[in-house]
Amino acid sequence: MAANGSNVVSRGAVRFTEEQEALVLKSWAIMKNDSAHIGHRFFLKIFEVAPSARQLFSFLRNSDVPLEKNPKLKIHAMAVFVMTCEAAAQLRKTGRVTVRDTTIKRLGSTHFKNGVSDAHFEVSLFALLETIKEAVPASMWSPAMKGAWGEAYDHLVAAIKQGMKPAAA
Ligand code: HEM
Repeated sequence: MAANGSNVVSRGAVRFTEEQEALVLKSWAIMKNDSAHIGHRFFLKIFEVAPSARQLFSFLRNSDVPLEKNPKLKIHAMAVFVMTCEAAAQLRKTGRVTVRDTTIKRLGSTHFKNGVSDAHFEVSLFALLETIKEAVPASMWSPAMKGAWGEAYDHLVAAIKQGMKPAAA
């Protein structure tokens, strides 16, 4: 579902502008230089709001490795950022998130199997936007940047949720 319903133009295709894509990509270009730190902050925020979400990750259960040193958590954090950037580029080009069918089915089934709920995706959106806001220069952050990231994320998650439906598995 789109963060901004007014952008829906036809049968599921959305209007995502070049400016919106540029807002996502230019902020990511700054953040990716510090991806370990950014990924750590992102997950700290998720676990602050939803401490139980930690238990969803097999590699965090019974692990003594501090969060900031856990390579798998960093990989997951980067997957969220990078796939949201890719979603922004696809939305601008085609009006849709066009993750390969097999990838979306695997992502859907992994999240379904591990008990990831709508509430987790919402907390993760909140954490994503807060992390970006704190990571980019104050003069760069804007409601439009927030909206562009939020919209790309919402469409990506809608695709993952589609893959989570038992019929699509
Ligand atoms: C746009 C949002 C997200 C993206 C792009 C994403 C991406 C991924 C990817 C690429 C994997 C590895 C899948 C595989 O290899 O089969 C994964 C696994 C997983 N994700 Fe996400 N994810 C997202 C949101 C979330 C959220 C919000 C949560 C929960 C707070 C979550 C929890 C998990 C868990 C528990 C696993 C399995 C980890 C394990 O091996 O134990 N994901 N995700």
